[in-house]
Amino acid sequence: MIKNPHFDVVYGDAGDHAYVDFTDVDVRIPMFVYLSREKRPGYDHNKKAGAMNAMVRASAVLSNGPFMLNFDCDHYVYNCQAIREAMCYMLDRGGDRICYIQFPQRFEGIDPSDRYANHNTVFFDGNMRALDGLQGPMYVGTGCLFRRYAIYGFNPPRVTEYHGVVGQTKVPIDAHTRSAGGDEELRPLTDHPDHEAPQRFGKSKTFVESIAVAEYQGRPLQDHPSVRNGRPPGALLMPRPPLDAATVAEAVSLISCWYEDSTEWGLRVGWIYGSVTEDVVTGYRMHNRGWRSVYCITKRDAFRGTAPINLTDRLHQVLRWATGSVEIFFSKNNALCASRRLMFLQRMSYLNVGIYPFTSLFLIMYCLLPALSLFSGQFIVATLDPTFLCYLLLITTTLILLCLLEVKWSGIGLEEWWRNEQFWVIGGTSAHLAAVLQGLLKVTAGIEISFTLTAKAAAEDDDDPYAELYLIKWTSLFIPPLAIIGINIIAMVVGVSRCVYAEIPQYSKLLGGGFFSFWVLAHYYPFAKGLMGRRGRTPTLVYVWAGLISITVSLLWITISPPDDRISQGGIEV
Ligand SMILES: O=c1ccn([C@@H]2O[C@H](COP(=O)(O)OP(=O)(O)O[C@H]3O[C@H](CO)[C@@H](O)[C@H](O)[C@H]3O)[C@@H](O)[C@H]2O)c(=O)[nH]1
Ligand SMILES: [Mn+2]
Repeated sequence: MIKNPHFDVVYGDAGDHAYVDFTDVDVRIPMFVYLSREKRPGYDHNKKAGAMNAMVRASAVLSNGPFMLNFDCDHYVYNCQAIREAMCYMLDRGGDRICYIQFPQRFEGIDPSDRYANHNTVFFDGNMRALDGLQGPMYVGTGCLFRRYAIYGFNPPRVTEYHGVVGQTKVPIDAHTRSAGGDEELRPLTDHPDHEAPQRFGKSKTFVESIAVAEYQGRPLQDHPSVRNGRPPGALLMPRPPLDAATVAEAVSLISCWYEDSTEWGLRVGWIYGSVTEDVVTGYRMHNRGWRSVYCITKRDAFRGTAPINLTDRLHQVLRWATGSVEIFFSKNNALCASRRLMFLQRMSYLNVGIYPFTSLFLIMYCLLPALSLFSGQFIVATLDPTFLCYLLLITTTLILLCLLEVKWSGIGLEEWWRNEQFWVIGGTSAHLAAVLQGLLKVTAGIEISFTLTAKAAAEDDDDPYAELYLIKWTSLFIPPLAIIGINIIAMVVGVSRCVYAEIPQYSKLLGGGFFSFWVLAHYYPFAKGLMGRRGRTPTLVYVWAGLISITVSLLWITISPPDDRISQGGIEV
């Protein structure tokens, strides 16, 4: 429907049904345009980022809305008032420096116990909320309202720079008061020499002309002296001229596959190419220029989407995110190279985004350490002396305090928190590890990683809406967690038998090692449950793997410390 809605409000008819009365309802239908960018062999379509950029350009000539809402194909609007709430931030005082308003991702169709932490509550109600106080949350790909002008790679009208080791000195910089000869990027848009446009935005004149309009219309309302870089009210109420054939033809040329050739689309303009987590990178670039963002949690969920609820798809999703993070770590988007416009803690947080998959290496060691101590009969430390116990107490208290903070402050339940912890360990020892390996492959050998779409829920089963949950598709991502579970179980058996058959049973050592081993296993409970499938339908594959791993480990253990050795020495020494 490439037709602008009528300018005047059009009210509906009473109709002949008692309940459906449209007399008070504005029945105008907004302009609706379906777009599909051109894909052609020989041209990299750049996945989602490419699709978004085509859409941004075409919409600039079709409607040129100063604000844009972006969704994934698996999300939809759940609260029609949400956009209005976001607009309040954009149009109010301080709105001139806001690049986007991010809403939390909420999901539907997830099993009630949320076995694989699909709701991601610690992230969406804890971390993102905290980031809101550090100049803004990250962009997470969907449910986000953008200022069109910020997408184009321009700088905000004013920024704050943080100088000093921990960014303790604030330096405000106002683009309008600076001389044109200053920072090239900071010059106001009107100063931008036009000849630059083809290299930057491509050859479309109509598109380049639309930029200044979008910038002006997107400014906050100048209804109070404290509003900076505002505009008088009414700029958005101007009737739009109807679209003619020439404009539509222009839009079509803007979504052709060659349009971006030798332009800066995907490099500095629009959604950034070359990462499987283009969302984080795109948001980071904006923050790096000094834009701020806002996290908007509405009472009624703003938008909702679906998520993969079976173990395999979930792990693959986490794998893709972690791979994106590793890519960020090895790219110029690493927060170590961030500009001074990032706050110190914000930089730390972006640094964490790039680093977290690497924690898998340590996590795996931690998961194997208790088993090692049970196998060897040596506890993690030589003796349970007060120093060790003090350390243990300190770490445990920190952990509990962190948990309390997250639970109390973000309002999530203890159970949800525990699910998140469990999935962190499961994902950490499988997907994160694979991501680190994949990322290293890409950096060192240049082997590319493909963007596999997150599997969407299959047709619903009438008997069981969560039938998806029990689906098991074998993936090599299962190997490390299976190995850790197997090794820990065997270690427990070995530890107990060693203690029982020993002349002088050392229960404290057993208790120490056993406790930590159990702690590790508790984290893997959802994983194990997932592998069991529906009750009574355990796939044979699981038994085969479990058997294989236990035999290997037993053999390994026998070679390292023969059993007769153990009996004669009373299980104290190896
Ligand atoms: O060639 C492509 C591939 C993807 N998409 C879109 O990108 C989204 C990708 O997300 P999905 O497969 O649903 O993966 P999720 O893991 O659910 O997505 C999260 O993580 C992605 C980054 O890995 C972000 O792009 C998403 O916005 C964010 O919701 C899809 O919904 C599509 O709308 C395209 O338009 N074209
Ligand atoms: Mn999705």
